[in-house]
Amino acid sequence: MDDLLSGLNAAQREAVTATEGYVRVIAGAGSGKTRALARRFAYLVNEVGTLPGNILCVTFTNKSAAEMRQRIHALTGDEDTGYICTFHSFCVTVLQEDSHAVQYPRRFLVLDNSDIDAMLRIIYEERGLTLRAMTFSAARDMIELRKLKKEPQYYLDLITLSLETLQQKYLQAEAPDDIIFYGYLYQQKKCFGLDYNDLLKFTLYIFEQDADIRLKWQQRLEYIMVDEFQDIDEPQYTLMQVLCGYHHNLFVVGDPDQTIYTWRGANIRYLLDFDQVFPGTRTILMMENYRSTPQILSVANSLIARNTDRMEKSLLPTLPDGAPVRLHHARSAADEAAWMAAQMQALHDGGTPYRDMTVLYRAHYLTRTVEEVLQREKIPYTIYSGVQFFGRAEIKDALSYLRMIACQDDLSFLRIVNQPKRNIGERRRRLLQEQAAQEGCSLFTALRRSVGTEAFRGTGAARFVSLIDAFSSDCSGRSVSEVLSAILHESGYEAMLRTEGSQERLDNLAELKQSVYEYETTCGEECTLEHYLAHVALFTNADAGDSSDRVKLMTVHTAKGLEFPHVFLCAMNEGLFPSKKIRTLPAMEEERRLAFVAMTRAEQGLYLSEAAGRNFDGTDRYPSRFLLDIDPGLLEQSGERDDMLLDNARGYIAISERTLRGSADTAAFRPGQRVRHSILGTGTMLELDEAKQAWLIRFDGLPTPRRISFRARLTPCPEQEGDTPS
Ligand SMILES: Nc1ncnc2c1ncn2[C@@H]1O[C@H](COP(=O)(O)OP(=O)(O)OP(=O)(O)O)[C@@H](O)[C@H]1O
Repeated sequence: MDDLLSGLNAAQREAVTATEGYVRVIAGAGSGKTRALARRFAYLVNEVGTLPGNILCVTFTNKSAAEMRQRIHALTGDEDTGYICTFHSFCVTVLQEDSHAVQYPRRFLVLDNSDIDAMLRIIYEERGLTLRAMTFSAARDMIELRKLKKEPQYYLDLITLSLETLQQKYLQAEAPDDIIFYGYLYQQKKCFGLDYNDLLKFTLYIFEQDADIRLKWQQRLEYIMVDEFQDIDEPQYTLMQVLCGYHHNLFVVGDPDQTIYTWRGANIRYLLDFDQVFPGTRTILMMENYRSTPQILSVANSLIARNTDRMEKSLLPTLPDGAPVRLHHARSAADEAAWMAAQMQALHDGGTPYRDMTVLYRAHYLTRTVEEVLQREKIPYTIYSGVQFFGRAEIKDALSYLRMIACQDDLSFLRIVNQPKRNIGERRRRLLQEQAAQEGCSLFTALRRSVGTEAFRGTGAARFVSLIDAFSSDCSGRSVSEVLSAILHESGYEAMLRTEGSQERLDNLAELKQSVYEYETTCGEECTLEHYLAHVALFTNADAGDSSDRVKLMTVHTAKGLEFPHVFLCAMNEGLFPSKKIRTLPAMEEERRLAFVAMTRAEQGLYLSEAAGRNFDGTDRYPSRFLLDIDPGLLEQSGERDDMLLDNARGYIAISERTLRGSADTAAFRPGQRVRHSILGTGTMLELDEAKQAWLIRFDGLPTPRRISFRARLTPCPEQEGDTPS
């Protein structure tokens, strides 16, 4: 027991040992909540004697789940690490066990964007839609919006309607939006495919409809812990509430200053109001920071103190003094990148490996100049992009082979049937599609029935069919990594890449095999082919490890929950960070929290930079308000500071803040309400125009209504008041 509690401070010990009831930990950045969570899990297993399979530990990303599993494995020595996963992965697990409750097979598919695109391609082709009408990415957004907001009950169509009825709905649809939406639902049902939204909806539906299944999971999960609770959204919250309904042991940990996903539905209130919803909640505060030097913490504290809608707290340093935080003002983006490269080179010369340096930025498009300079200076780097690795053609092909073995679905079939070339081109695929439609079977079955026919003479169809059949009947009992290596070899896929001389693609396949292997070893005995496939669809590039000595480049969102010895936070300019898309005060505060998350990733060195120059519209580029928020006494500044530019920047930021506050007031104004303008007098609010950031008001003393920018001062006035302009 001492081992488990050693190296923990008082608050962490309390978090570890308070096992019963509702517990909320409000933790600052770098205060060791991940450490506390892992120890708590181990404490439950080693000291309390809870079986790991009775604990659910929810993390924000698959990467943090994998890390948590490793930590816990090291602490407990137990092969079984219970349910350590994201909400989505947990839903996959529930559905693999209980999807029969909605008449779905255990072997349902988890769809990612490229699967959805493949379905869209079929729909567009069938119904003669063009990309000019709507791109795939716009169509995906439209579908998501419709599922989340406009038709939140859509999943009942998937669950209760027959395939034929769904097909009818699709064929009868006339408006492009409807064609795409119902076409997609039809395609989904056809292959029992579920996207991320469906995973939660289906799970919640099953729990709502089937009391026995609900109780089974409630009783199984004796202890539930949720990390990053500040970013939880409504369906996740509901799911968690349901799950803890029997044992009532719920432990949540979060940092209100690190909420960065409200744009995706996260709601900070779930953390702040937790004690009111769950009476008897014990709240533990963890504020001591073990990650960053006092210099870095002072800068981060100074920034976040500018947010008005926040719970006041400060990170307390525990580490000894380090180097000052640097801020560089560059004349251009190229100069800025050159400064960063020079700092990196100096660090490297001093013995710091490149892998200890990380460049963070608000949006991917900002990397171009940085990349150019790093390439010129021969500094090795790697970009973590979210889609880069798992979105690569060869990785998708390899996974499609695995999926063919497990599910023999049409999407995988179309992807690999002619990869490598088997002489089954467009024309033969069409034949198969017609036959499959007539006979109501899958494309693979259609091919199996056709191998002996004239149309498929001289093709590799027969070999392909027997390859897949052989693997399908013989894969249980073999590890996923073994199956993967064998199919890539026996299908001729790897040989094809070798003939093409695609060393990079072969390296990527090797990396995939390694990541499958790591997944298996951290997963215990559970890892069947279906299990792996259902979870891999949730992976992103951040989940593929990279141990080579390279500088890392990633967005701040990707860096959430991670820590790095040296952080370069670049492109800190108005319009970039904060992004020019920010229109409201709460959004600006979220943006500031994002900058706070970025800065608190740094352990020893924090390098901030910005570049003067011009925006796309020709206006001057100003330093970010977040840099001006920081007490200048805490920064060691370099480069050319242009005082006139700074003055202009301050003026610009003051106006912008006023506009944002005005837009905050919009919540208080309703159409029909009486308002007073300091110059134009009283009037009636007609309309709020968020896009133009303006109100439309009919003033009592003016003949026509006027648009007034949010930046103007407006006050509400009583209904009967009606004076003339002053
Ligand atoms: N009691 C402690 N004593 C010494 N070091 C600690 C202690 N607790 C945590 N640490 C170290 O502090 C660092 C931050 O811990 P951890 O990653 O658990 O923080 P976190 O709260 O999850 O951070 P964030 O919310 O910013 O992502 C880690 O390097 C960890 O090893």
